[in-house]
Amino acid sequence: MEHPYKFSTMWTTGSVAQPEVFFNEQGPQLAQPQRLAVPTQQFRSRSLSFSFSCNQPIRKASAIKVSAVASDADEIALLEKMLKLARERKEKETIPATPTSGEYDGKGFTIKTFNAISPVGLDKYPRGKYILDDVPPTVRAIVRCGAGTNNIPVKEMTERGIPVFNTPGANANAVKELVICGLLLASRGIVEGNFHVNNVINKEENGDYDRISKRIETDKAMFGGQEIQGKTIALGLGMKVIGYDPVLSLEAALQLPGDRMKRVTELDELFAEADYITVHVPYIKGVTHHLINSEALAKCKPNVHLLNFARGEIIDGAAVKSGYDNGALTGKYISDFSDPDLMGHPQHIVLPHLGASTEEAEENSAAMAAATMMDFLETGTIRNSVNFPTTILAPQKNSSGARLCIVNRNEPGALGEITTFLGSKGLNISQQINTSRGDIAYTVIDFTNQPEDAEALQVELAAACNFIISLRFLGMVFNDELGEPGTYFYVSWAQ
Ligand SMILES: NC(=O)C1=CN([C@@H]2O[C@H](COP(=O)(O)OP(=O)(O)OC[C@H]3O[C@@H](n4cnc5c(N)ncnc54)[C@H](O)[C@@H]3O)[C@@H](O)[C@H]2O)C=CC1
Ligand SMILES: O=C(O)C(=O)COP(=O)(O)O
Repeated sequence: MEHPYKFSTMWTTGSVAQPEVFFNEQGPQLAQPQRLAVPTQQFRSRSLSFSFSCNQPIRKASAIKVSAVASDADEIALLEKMLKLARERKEKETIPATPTSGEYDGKGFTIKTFNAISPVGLDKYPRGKYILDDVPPTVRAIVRCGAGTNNIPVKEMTERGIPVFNTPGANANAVKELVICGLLLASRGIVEGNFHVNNVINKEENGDYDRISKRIETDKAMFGGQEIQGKTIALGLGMKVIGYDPVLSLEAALQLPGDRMKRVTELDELFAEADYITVHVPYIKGVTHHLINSEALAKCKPNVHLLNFARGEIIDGAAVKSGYDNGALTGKYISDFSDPDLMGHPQHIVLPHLGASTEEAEENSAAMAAATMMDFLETGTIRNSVNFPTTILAPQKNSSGARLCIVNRNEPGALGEITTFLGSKGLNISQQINTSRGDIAYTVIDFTNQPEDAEALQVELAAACNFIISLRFLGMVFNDELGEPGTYFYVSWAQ
């Protein structure tokens, strides 16, 4: 059954009047095609924000309706599920033939894609009728309803000064449950036994109940397994838990039952000792890509079971397959990501991408995403961002409510130049916070007095400080007068 909260993953932009767009495996079908002007960049542009789900395939035969969410936005942009899957598709012959291409002078749509979607998909859009474009310049913030942000071009967004948020921990409990299930799927012949009963015994015994029950009993010997060592799942099961996380945050570290688990600083130590290895790291090209490869596998116990509910590319499937085929590895590989090299392999149990597919996880993620985005839009607060520094400036009593949020390149002396300029305009700073992360610095400044012309102030400030990427003036933020969020949103690169 299709989960009610799932979205899909391509996105489309257009004016408010744009009709609904439906996507399914065959691509978009337009309800009432009409031409869409790509909005020209405006000084005053409303903030657009998106929330979206993962990089998984649209379930077969599921047509997903995408419609406008904001009634008065300049442009509508929705991101759907599943971008990179198309790239992974090797069976081109199963893909329906490319529809007509060529000139189209009727009304059209602009299709925005986030990551490198395969040309197999992009070629489906008749040129002229569709304009293929990247993230629109009106986007001001992105939130991922989930943990992994590998389907968002984070680096590019950082360069544009756009914060990308996620919802860490909101779906972790759901993943944990599936991992526990994975431990048992690895150690006991559950899936194989069920397959055998349904597809072998029931057929061979021709529906004869007595014979079927006897066969179930005798054939069970084929599916014996081992108990998970220890008496109490993972720590709860009494397993000895070994953790490796070279960049563990203090906050996360404090939540760990440190006395009950062993933390190692070298992966090799974990490889040598573990009977089950479960990966829960973000997928980062060049960092966690093939974290478990042939060298790592050579250091593991031959009967090690691998659990991957993080991202498929973290484990090198070809290396695992070779270990299975040459007998060096006798364990199983359980995952909610399919692997091109292991498809159909008897030691690979692959589930749909179900790790976070519980009602609780999806509701938690959606609620956290909405709160995070509202906080950012209304107060400039940054929390749960994967590219911006955490920045929270609490309101002051008797504040004038005038707040300026500045994103700039992290250069020496930048803050001094900003405050000097503001002083020269007669603005008195009541409080401020300045944070940085990598190449990005973020400053939130509250004034005791309201600037006369917030718009002009931004233009002049940006002109005076060329390291500024974007500026946003928030009105009476703490007095229930939000003004128009995003009204004064100045983006230097779009001028
Ligand atoms: N199967 C599913 O439905 C789900 C999959 N995921 C995937 O699992 C990943 C982890 O999710 P969470 O545990 O919730 O995220 P998290 O952010 O709570 O934890 C990730 C941990 O990985 C650590 N880390 C970062 N780089 C590392 C490296 N190079 N080596 C070792 N550790 C490293 C971090 O310090 C952090 O503690 C996500 O990025 C996502 O790709 C997450 C949720 C659901
Ligand atoms: O949170 C994540 O990273 C996930 O993989 C969950 O994916 P989903 O939101 O179920 O598409």
